[in-house]
Amino acid sequence: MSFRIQPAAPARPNRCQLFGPGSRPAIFEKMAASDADVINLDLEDSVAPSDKDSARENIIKAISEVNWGNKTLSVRINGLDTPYWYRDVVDLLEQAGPRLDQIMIPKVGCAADVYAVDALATAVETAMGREKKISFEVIIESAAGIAHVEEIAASSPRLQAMSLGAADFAASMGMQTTGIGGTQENYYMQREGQKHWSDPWHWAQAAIVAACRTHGVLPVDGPFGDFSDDEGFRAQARRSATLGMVGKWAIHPKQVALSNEVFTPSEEAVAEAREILAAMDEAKAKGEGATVYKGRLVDIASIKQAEVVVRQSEMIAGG
Ligand SMILES: CC(=O)SCCNC(=O)CCNC(=O)[C@H](O)C(C)(C)COP(=O)(O)OP(=O)(O)OC[C@H]1O[C@@H](n2cnc3c(N)ncnc32)[C@H](O)[C@@H]1OP(=O)(O)O
Ligand SMILES: O=CC(=O)O
Ligand SMILES: [Mg+2]
Repeated sequence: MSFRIQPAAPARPNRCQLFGPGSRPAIFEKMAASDADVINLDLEDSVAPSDKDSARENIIKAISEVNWGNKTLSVRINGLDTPYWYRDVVDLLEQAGPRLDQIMIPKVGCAADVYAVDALATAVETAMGREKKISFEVIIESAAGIAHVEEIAASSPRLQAMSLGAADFAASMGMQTTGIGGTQENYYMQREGQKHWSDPWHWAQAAIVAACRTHGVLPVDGPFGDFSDDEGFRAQARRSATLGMVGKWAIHPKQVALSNEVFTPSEEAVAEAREILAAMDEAKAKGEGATVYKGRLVDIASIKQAEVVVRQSEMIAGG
């Protein structure tokens, strides 16, 4: 470990972020009643330009009128390349009330993008005497975003989470696909007449996880567009969880249970992690740094691995 201790990410459940367009207020109560840990009311790409103003009004009204329980409540504002974003920030912070927890900034390309929103948010909060500071989450969904991912992860103390946005990312990178996340038909290795599919999102996810873990931010996998493909969603989510991501978006309510299932450590995994901790306690009592558990090596690094699983499970149970 470096002399600098790795900062902990926010200790709150973030297994599933359920999205819904701000222009569709009829679904807000259903979103609030869902099992998602985070709600993302959208002002950006699921809202037509002609509906931006009314969507903003719908969201501001719903933030105080709907019972969101103990969910993290976030609004995705419009990108900094649009004429809408400053009005989104100003109106939300002036009018939405204290229940709003977070603003999601899409298409972030460099740390200065976050700085700009931070400066505006700070000015409005100060002017309004808003006691609860709004937190931020960002989407990495462009070539610039992934190229500058580490400076973005370090950009603001407000930053709590960072998602990979597979749709815009694919477009920005010039990827030949219209699928949102998951297996891509043409991304395969060929061996002895057999196709073996690889994961085109892997490198970007790994870069996001490393940047997030370095700076104490929650890494999250973004949308999986084909909501009729449960097994495809599970496979994508399991790869993300294995890489260190803490959750995934749901762009349809049926994806919430799938995401919660994958990002909640199973009883078996938690039991095994506790057994490893017990085995290492025994080893330490005998002055040993390594021992054998079920025929395999466990050592002091295994304690840290097991603690990740146990901590995650305890945090979810407590959240
Ligand atoms: C690339 C990106 O940026 S992704 C993020 C932005 N995109 C979004 O926010 C899109 C979010 N999702 C949606 O808008 C919708 O789910 C759609 C358009 C995909 C599908 O909507 P529908 O055609 O209404 O879906 P469907 O008919 O299967 O809905 C089933 C039920 O779930 C409800 N529902 C649909 N979407 C949602 C949602 N996001 N949250 C909660 N409930 C929802 C419907 O109202 C319906 O309820 P009912 O059974 O009481 O009638
Ligand atoms: O905003 C999300 C995306 O995939 O694009
Ligand atoms: Mg996007």
